[in-house]
Amino acid sequence: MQVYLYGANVTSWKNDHGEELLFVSSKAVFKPPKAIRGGIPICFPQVGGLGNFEQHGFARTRVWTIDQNPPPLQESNSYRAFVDLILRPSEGDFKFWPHSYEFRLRVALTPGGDIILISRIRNTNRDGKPFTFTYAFHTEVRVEGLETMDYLDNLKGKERFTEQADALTFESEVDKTYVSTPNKIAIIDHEKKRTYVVWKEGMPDAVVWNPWDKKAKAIADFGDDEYKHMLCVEPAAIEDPIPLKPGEEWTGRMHLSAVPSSYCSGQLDPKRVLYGTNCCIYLIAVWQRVSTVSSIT
Ligand SMILES: O=P(O)(O)OC[C@H]1O[C@H](O)[C@H](O)[C@@H](O)[C@@H]1O
Repeated sequence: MQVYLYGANVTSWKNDHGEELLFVSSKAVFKPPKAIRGGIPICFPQVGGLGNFEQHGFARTRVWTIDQNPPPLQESNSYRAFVDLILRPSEGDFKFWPHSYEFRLRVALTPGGDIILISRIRNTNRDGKPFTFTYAFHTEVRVEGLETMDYLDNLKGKERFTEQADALTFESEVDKTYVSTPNKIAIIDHEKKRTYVVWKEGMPDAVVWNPWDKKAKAIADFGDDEYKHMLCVEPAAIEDPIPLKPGEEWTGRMHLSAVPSSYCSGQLDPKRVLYGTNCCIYLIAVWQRVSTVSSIT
């Protein structure tokens, strides 16, 4: 596993066979002002382009520091390998967002090779002011199991629809925010015969994005054909921004697991996939090479 201090982005995660499990564009730029195109970017304090911030907020374009002395977390028994990072506002940030906060991110690797990301965001304002924020993590795929979910179509002015298709397949650009989704999502990569299981807490929504061919060509740090190898599925808190009063802390958690799958279309038993693995997750955004996503209720 590799974590950049720039953006606190997990840019590499490999399985026992040394296969890379996260997507990073061949055109990714690993320095400001662009966020790293791929890995697990963190969208905070805003997801998307609305509001006062740059697209997806500033957390993904700041240099984080290692947190030597983080407050204890109750659940550290399931892993021993981890790093704690912290982001605090710099002087210049107050121009964009006049709030004090501490954003702690723990990136952990379990003995079985799963990733756990735990975000803790605390309001440290001394002037008594509350703030709200939205938050997300990214992933890539054909999607099944979200068919009855409501979503806001970001390509149609965030109009609300209910998913009707039997499964989400990608034949054109997609950019949807599914709202109030289950906390467990399985992503099946047919080609690689691999299933990713995401267990998220604290993030009720999920964004699904693939730029498809035209937009891919228009994105400078994205290869023309890379849309064929990725799908972005982002556990997120978007519809209802998270409110924090001074002294309050929000925790979001994502557990990401990759297991071999023998999935054939229509035969997915997500419960078996899920319970066959040992996972639980908190997340903002992950990018992966996958071909199916299934939400599990
Ligand atoms: O190019 P970026 O700022 O990294 O955003 C990439 C994509 O992220 C999300 O999935 C949004 O829903 C999309 O609207 C956006 O295009």
